[in-house]
Amino acid sequence: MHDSEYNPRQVVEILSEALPYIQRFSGKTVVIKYGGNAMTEDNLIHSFARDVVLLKEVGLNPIVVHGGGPQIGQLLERLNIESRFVDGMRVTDSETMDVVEMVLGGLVNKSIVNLINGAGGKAIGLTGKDNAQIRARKLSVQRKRADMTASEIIDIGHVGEVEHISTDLIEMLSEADYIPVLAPIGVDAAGHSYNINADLVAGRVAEALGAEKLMLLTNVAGLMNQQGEVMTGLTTEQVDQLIEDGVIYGGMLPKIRCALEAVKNGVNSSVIVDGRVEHAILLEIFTRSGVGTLITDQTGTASN
Ligand SMILES: Nc1ncnc2c1ncn2[C@@H]1O[C@H](COP(=O)(O)OP(=O)(O)O)[C@@H](O)[C@H]1O
Ligand SMILES: CC(=O)N[C@@H](CCC(=O)OP(=O)(O)O)C(=O)O
Repeated sequence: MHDSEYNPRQVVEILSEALPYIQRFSGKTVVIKYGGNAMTEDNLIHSFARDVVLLKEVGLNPIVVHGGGPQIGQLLERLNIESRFVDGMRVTDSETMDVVEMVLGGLVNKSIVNLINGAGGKAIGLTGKDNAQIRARKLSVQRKRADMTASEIIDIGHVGEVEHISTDLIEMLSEADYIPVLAPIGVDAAGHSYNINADLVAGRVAEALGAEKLMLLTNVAGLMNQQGEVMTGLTTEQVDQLIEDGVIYGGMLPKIRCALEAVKNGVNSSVIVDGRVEHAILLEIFTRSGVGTLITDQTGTASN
């Protein structure tokens, strides 16, 4: 148990204030993407695990999809293999794919499972290969040539995009009180592995489950403009313009695209959340504050 700095009166008031949010989200599915960059500090990792367990205990269905880009990068560096990215996607040759599978499916997945279990939850770790639940195909990346005259297809190796998500195993576990923790590794019909950006997997899992909310935890306050201010309530057209202007780049590209896509495909809201804030998940679900970049189908009307 933790010693609380609040007096009992404050504790019950806070609990009582959470009631409408608990009622609103009860029985609803929330897909939480836990980015590798948000997994850095010990206190944050533990507050993440406690938040996930609390959601489950008060009747929500949290599903965790994790990344681990920096952790893959660290092992590649130790092995003297260079990391290269195109539009936020890791160029993945066969050797790199082995490392990706080991780090995501092994190290990172099991450490998150361990943390949630340590906080009193019942977490089960899976990759997209279990039950072939993340069916993938090779991602084809198109880019403008340097002279801007035409586009060319770039081969970035064993990088996949989601073809189909099977939800039966995730739903079965969730209904039986477990918390599924998914690593973003996909598989094709021939059994080949694919490295998939974790944001893309989280978005597609949220869509397939008809989730209430997609939460993308990262290491920034949200999607920022040129002045460093957090933007919210954006449309696809505005985002395309920001990409063209060079304001959105790197890892934020797949993140914002999948946040928009998920909402277009039936998820009630997507939010890019600052994972560096302690209890970011609870702040987002149970209070009016804590909103990073929120995207709903009625853009601009930001409220959780
Ligand atoms: N407009 C933007 N607003 C905020 N972050 C941005 C923007 N454009 C690019 N980024 C970059 O995107 C990063 C988040 O993506 P990424 O590193 O893939 O995080 P994660 O590991 O959490 O998925 C930020 O740390 C930042 O460097
Ligand atoms: C294709 C691709 O880029 N895959 C990612 C998968 C992990 C990931 O997405 O991790 P974060 O969420 O921590 O960035 C990678 O290899 O880094």
